[in-house]
Order: sequence, then structure tokens, then C-alpha cells
Amino acid sequence: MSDDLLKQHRDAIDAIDQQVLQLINQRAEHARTIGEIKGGGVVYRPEREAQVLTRIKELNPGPLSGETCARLFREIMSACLALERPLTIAFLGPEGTFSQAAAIKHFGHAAATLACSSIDDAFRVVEARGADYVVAPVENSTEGAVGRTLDLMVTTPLQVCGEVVLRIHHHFLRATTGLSDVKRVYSHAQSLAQCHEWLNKNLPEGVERISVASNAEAARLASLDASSAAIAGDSAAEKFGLVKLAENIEDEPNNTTRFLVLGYQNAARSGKDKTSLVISAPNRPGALHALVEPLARNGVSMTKFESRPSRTGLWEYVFFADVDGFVEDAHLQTALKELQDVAAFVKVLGSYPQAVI
Ligand SMILES: C=C(O[C@@H]1C=C(C(=O)O)C=C[C@H]1O)C(=O)O
Repeated sequence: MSDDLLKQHRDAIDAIDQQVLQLINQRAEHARTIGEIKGGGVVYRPEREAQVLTRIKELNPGPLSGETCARLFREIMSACLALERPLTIAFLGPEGTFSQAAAIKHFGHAAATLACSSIDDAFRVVEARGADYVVAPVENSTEGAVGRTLDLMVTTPLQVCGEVVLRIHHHFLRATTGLSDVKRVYSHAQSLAQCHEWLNKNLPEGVERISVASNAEAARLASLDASSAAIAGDSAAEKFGLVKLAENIEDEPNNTTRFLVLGYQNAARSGKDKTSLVISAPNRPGALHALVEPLARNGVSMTKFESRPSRTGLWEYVFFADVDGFVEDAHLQTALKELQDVAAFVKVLGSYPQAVI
């Protein structure tokens, strides 16, 4: 290719960048003004953000993919929102966990993330208004529900206002190379379970599997001791400077974790919403059927139904249901009223936009 031609395209890119820069800043000015109109109230609008990202995907002419454009706009919105007021997001730490990756995926890099030592602490700091939102794992496609998050949702005054879906890739990490002299491997119990088959096939006999509070903690421990290894994701590997001895070792190739975003805020209707409920039934035959029936009869489509032993002792089980639609939708209102007649307890955890990216 001639140097002339290269220069022409680079000049065109420079001119476009200048326009893009101006346009992004014009956008930011509008966001700042919107912040003034909001007058110091709630700045983050999950339904509006979901609409912006959906529209970008629909409008996208390519050649960049809709996903890629949505991620770029995710960062632009994050920076615009930070001009109104920067947000702080609590997550299960330490730095480098998948929960932190989920928080950044949802809120972008302009949000500050606050590492907490447990899911309980992450909820507590938001309940005490020490952070704006908590991003907590709720279910994994291979391992099922995250019980602690479900239990906390029963009693928390916080509302669910968003969801984040994150593909989870696990790597086998060490401070040094080679597999033969590994004595122990650290990871979170769920990650050890998600990589169970790979570990059985590839680890030498007698290697201890030790579950620790988080994958990032596992990576930290492995970075301190050359005879240890860790299973963790990219951000933990980078943070602790570990060598990736094997990549994507999860048994299930579509391994995905879903996180919920909670805060003192109800999301407004976005047009593509979900509602999370917790319901409990009196302990008698047919009680479960009685819970599902009003939803089915009113045409409420259920995307998740999960049972969990009740911790109050009052009821044997509580049920977590996700349904399509917004809590104020007429058919959902009717179903909820009917549900209240047959259930021992019904709590609407929140209506929120379906994950867009
Ligand atoms: C600008 C606004 O505030 C925030 C920033 C948004 C944006 O940059 O597009 C969208 C929603 C809000 O989270 C708004 O409410 O429209």
C-alpha cells in the first residue's frame, strides 16, 4: 500500500476523532445539565441506560458489532453520569473478583468499586448508605443458586434495579510454570466445582483442593507460594501477576453467572423488564401448585423458579421467582393480588430492565 493512501486514511481518522471528541463532550454537557435538573436526587437511571444501549444496538450500521458499540457507549454513559455524581458500587472483594468485573460491566469504569469482605458486608454498606449499589451474584449456569444472596434478599430493604450477565472463564494460574510439583490449588468452592472434571483429568494425584473466600483471594495466596496454584479469572491473574498454565478450564463452555444490582431505588419501566419475587407457602399439600397457578392463569411468564429452605422457621421453604414484565403491568398486578391470598408471604424484590450487554 502506498504511503499516500495510508496518510489519507489517517488524516480522515484524525478529522473524525476531532468530531467524535466534540460530540462526546456535547453529550456530557447535556448529562451535566440533566444532573442539575435532577437537583442532587437519584442520578442513575437503569431504565434509561438500558434504552440507550438497546437503541445503539438497533441503530448500529456496522462494521462494528452491536455488542461492541453497546460496550463503547456503556463507557461513554459511565463518564457522563460521573459528571452528575460519581457512583460507588459495593461488591464481594477483594479486587479482581468476578463480582467486580460484573460491577464494571454494568456501571462502566467511571464508577468507583468498593471491595467488601462478604456478600453480607456488601449489602450492609449499601443499606447504611456507605455505597450507592451492590452487585451480588445470584446464580451460575452450572452450579445453580448463590444461597447467601437469596437469603439476604428476603430481608433487605434494598430493591433490585438491574441484572448483569457475565461469561465466566477460569484459568489455572501459578507464580511459576509447570504442573508437576503443585501441592495445592486454591479457589472459591463454586469455581472448584465448575472445573471439577478438568482438575480430575489434569492434576497429579494427591494435590489438595482448598476452597477460599474468593478467586481473587486464591490468586493472592498462589502469588505468595510457588508450590500452590489458583483457579481464577483474567482480572485476578493480572492483578497478582500469575502465569496462565491453562486457559478456560471450566467444564461447561457456556459458564455464565447472573448478578443482581440492588439499591434504595426502584427502576422505572424500560419496556423490556423483569420482576423478581420471593414467595413462601404454608406447609401443606398442594401449596406449591397454588403459588404457581395465579401466575400461569394471568399469563405471567416465569423465567426462574428456585426453592430455598426458610431461615425464619415459620415456613419450610421460600421460593424465588423471576417473571417477565414490570410490576405495574395489569396482568402482573392481578396475579400478585391473587398470589397474596394464597401465599404466606410475598415480597416484590424489584422490577428492572433485562440485561442489554
Ligand atoms: C443523563 C442521564 O443520567 C444518567 C446518564 C445517562 C447517559 O449518559 O445517557 C443515562 C441515564 C442516567 O443513568 C439521564 O438520566 O438521562
